[in-house]
Amino acid sequence: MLSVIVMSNVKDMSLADEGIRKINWVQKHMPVLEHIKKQFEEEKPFEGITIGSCLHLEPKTINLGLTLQAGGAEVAMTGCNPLSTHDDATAGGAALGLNMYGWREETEEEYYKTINQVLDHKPDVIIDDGADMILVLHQERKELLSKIQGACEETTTGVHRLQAMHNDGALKIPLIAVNDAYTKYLFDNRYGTGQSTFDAIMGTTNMLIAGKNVVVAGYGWCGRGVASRADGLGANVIVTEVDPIRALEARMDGYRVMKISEAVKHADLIITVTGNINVISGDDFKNMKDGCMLANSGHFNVEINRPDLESQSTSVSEVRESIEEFVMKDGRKIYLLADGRLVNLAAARGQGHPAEIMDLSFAAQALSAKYIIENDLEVDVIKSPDELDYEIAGLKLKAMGIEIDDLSDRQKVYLADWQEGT
Ligand SMILES: NC(=O)c1ccc[n+]([C@@H]2O[C@H](COP(=O)([O-])OP(=O)(O)OC[C@H]3O[C@@H](n4cnc5c(N)ncnc54)[C@H](O)[C@@H]3O)[C@@H](O)[C@H]2O)c1
Ligand SMILES: N[C@@H](CCSC[C@H]1O[C@@H](n2cnc3c(=O)[nH]cnc32)[C@H](O)[C@@H]1O)C(=O)O
Repeated sequence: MLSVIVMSNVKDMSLADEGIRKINWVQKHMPVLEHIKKQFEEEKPFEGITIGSCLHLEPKTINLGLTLQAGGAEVAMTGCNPLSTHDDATAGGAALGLNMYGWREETEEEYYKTINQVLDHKPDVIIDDGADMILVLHQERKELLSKIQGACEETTTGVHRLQAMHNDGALKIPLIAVNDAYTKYLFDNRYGTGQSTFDAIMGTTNMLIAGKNVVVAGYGWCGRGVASRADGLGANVIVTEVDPIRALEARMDGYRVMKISEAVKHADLIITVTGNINVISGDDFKNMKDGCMLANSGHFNVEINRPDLESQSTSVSEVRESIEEFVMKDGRKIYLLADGRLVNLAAARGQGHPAEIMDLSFAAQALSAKYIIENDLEVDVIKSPDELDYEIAGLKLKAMGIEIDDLSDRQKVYLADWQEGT
């Protein structure tokens, strides 16, 4: 085991060898990031630069940290969810020279303490997931703002929060919305969330999906992935939406669409993926069938209103790892997975997205961080540049052994022309 002295605050360094084994495994399935790592080793774009991150800490994320380190960066990492950290991966990362902070099942106080410990490294670039670190930076650590060259945001809700902050004139640093890269949301949000949500739900419950009524709340990029995987597993899928266009799309994709107040009556399993608050609340719990399972794969733990559920129940107990049973006043039992936090990462069995998917998302993060260092960006919320997207997609296709056609000169002329008709 390589031993490097770093600042770290992890659960148990004796887990480092197991963590490194898992990091080695995902590296084999992240060819684009490995390619970028080699480029970074040669070019050293981050020499003298410190990068602080607030991302789900598991082996694939450590591999992003190692990629940035290969480019010469000092890297400090903490988790973006109190339940999603893998303690073997953080020990492995620390043994490999990354400054790691955080452990699974942090209290809220510990969660913010470890964010501050990363900020103590005085980063030049921040990579955030959900915007918690960027908020702490702006509210409590303003003295660090002038050193920051820019930040990257990983997820939809984080981008929404930061756009709202910018609209209020409160954002003080350039922000690349990595979530909005094609190679991120079209794959991570859709295929990643689709697969990893069911991976976690099935691993946690040992339940069959075929023949069940599965309600998917929200038909955005994540919802599409979750609905299509539920369909593939043989479920009867019901979609709920607030956006008429997306509701129409869900209907024409073959799913039943109805209000949540009606959908809860049919549901065996409900999965929220909206990024919104109180998507399931109040009377919704009264109308659920006995045995209904609730899981969230969207943002934070507010999509399912847990206090409302608690107030209608007579007892709550953990009946299996990451499954709480709420006994309702009329005797029905309702099950909440992973405390209503995003189930694919916060359930004890949650492994997050597949490595091949995070390969794309983290390639977008690594190249966006380099873009920040190489460009003098203005304070704004910026979509990650298209040329990075095309570079990543090209590298992924190459790694998959897939070739595509090039436009001929005649085709280029034709596409640029307005005079050629029938
Ligand atoms: N679990 C994961 O690993 C993972 C991955 C990516 C994104 N996310 C998170 O998942 C959430 C969804 O992301 P997305 O990219 O699909 O966003 P999106 O904006 O594409 O889709 C969200 C959809 O939810 C709908 N919606 C909002 N309020 C609703 C309500 N009350 N009832 C029903 N539908 C409602 C919106 O109309 C929209 O169509 C975000 O919070 C995002 O940060 C999680
Ligand atoms: N911090 C918030 C934000 C939502 S996380 C959603 C993001 O997690 C990311 N994600 C999903 N799976 C993995 C993984 O395995 N490793 C690291 N990040 C992941 C994914 O890119 C997505 O945009 C919260 O915990 O509720």
